[in-house]
Amino acid sequence: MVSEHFFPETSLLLDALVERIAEQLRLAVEAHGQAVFLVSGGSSPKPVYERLSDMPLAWDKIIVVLVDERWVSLDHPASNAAFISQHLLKNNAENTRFIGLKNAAATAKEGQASCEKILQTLPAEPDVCLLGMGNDGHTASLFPYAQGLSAGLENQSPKRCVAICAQRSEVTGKFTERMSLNFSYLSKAKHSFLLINGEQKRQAYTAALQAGPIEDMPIRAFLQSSEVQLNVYWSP
Ligand SMILES: O=C(O)[C@H](O)[C@@H](O)[C@H](O)[C@H](O)COP(=O)(O)O
Repeated sequence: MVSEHFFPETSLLLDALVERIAEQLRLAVEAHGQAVFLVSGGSSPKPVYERLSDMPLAWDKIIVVLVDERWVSLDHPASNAAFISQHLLKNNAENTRFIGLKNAAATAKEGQASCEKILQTLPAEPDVCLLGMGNDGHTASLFPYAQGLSAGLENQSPKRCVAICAQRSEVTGKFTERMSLNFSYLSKAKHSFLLINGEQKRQAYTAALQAGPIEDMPIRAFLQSSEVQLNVYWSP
């Protein structure tokens, strides 16, 4: 199910989204002593993370987990782990436990097993998930028709991550290997948010709402799922 939260200005969206995410993390920690927060990379969530980092939450009881990662070193400009460290893991959130998806394996495919082992130590249902979306309808690293996509879209998988060879990357413009949480695990998040901005992404979102192959616009897996309550936040 989808609930739309469209705002005329980004500042209003950020006020609402940051408060909502903080509230859900707060409630999760109160309810079961910890909270698992799945975070996307890219660029749109930067102001959300900057504001969250200042929020007076029990960050020592929150586990921040990457939704996906480009298979690059941590000092590479495309690294999502570096992005999260730079914009979220600071201020009040500085010492938060963080689980990235990059390891020493030469390729994501070779690194999948050890990444999976770490992810399997997490609760079956993460508490909060913040997704982004590309103009092509990808989310996480579930890119249209990418190698690994069908495994990544499996509804009930015992696995939680998948190696993806993206057909192209909107960041580097080249073929990139990625590690991504799969739909099966992402869809178990208790509170899921999709953050999109601008006219192009709104058109892509509207197209994804139409019937069509999930492989063509993988965000459809979330939009069409009766299990996922997706809160869509959009501003111009
Ligand atoms: O690694 C990534 O790039 C993200 O996880 C990816 O899924 C992102 O959310 C979309 O590509 C949107 O990216 P922007 O927010 O930069 O538009």
